[in-house]
Amino acid sequence: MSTKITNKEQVEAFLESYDTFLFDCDGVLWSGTHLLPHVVETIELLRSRGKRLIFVTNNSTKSRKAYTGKFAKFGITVSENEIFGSAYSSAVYLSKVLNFPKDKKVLVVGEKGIEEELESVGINYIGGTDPAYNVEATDASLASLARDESIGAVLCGLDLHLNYYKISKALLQIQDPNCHFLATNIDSTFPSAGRLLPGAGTIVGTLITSSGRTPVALGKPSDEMMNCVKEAYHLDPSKTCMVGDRLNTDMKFGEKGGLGTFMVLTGVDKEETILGTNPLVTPKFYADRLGLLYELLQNN
Ligand SMILES: O=C(O)[C@H](O)[C@H](O)COP(=O)(O)O
Ligand SMILES: [Mg+2]
Repeated sequence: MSTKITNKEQVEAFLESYDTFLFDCDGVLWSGTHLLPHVVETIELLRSRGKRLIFVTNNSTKSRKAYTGKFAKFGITVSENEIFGSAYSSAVYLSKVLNFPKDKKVLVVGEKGIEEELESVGINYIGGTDPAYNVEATDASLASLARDESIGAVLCGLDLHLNYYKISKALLQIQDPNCHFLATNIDSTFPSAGRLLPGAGTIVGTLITSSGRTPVALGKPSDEMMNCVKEAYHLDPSKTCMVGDRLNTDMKFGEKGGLGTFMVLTGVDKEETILGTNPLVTPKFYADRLGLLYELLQNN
């Protein structure tokens, strides 16, 4: 059974239970460029109580560095090493797990976040935001496509500049079984300004359908990402809580990692999904929005 947090005593007991909070971003802190209510106050409250905060997002469009800028725009000070995104998780996987060779390149289907994190670990890449890949698909441009043997992996994430030419190039590469097929994350939708838009999973889906291959997915709820986060932050799972808006990524990630789970209803999944029959995951706690933690403590 999931406990809905609705009063001051429950907030105090909840905060007492954990000393580290892993925060999802889209749908929890903000929705696109719209900051959700009392997020700033809640983060300040947790910091004032000596809690450790780590921001674990599946959104690969921005690097850790770029995210410090997004937080700053909302008046929230967050350092780069408090952020762990799926773009970084993918870069770590390529460099540390696959030991990706220096003479090979990654073909990126995605945004600047992936490019910057690959640069941060010294991995060569092509594609991504390079205008040379934002080409109209004509008979001539498609005929010019050929497999490039210097490409050793295709890494796909949320690509806001998707086109047929880029997807065709990526498909030609992963038709070679020796070429790694990786995804930063496979979220089907992307919460933005209160609506659900196509997610990275929709983009990756075009390559899954056309290639018949399944990528290694490196965002939440993957073990690869949890192992990286646990190692990077020396987590004590019993004193750590995962805060998210999505059952099949955030809450699954927390549950698989042996962490506490707190879901907020400002993003992808709603109360009826949690309370319905056989929910995928039953969060330990939930609330209408993150800011309630602060608001309820203001009540006398
Ligand atoms: O499509 C995506 O990539 C996701 O919807 C999105 O980025 C999720 O980000 P998160 O909620 O993990 O911060
Ligand atoms: Mg989210």
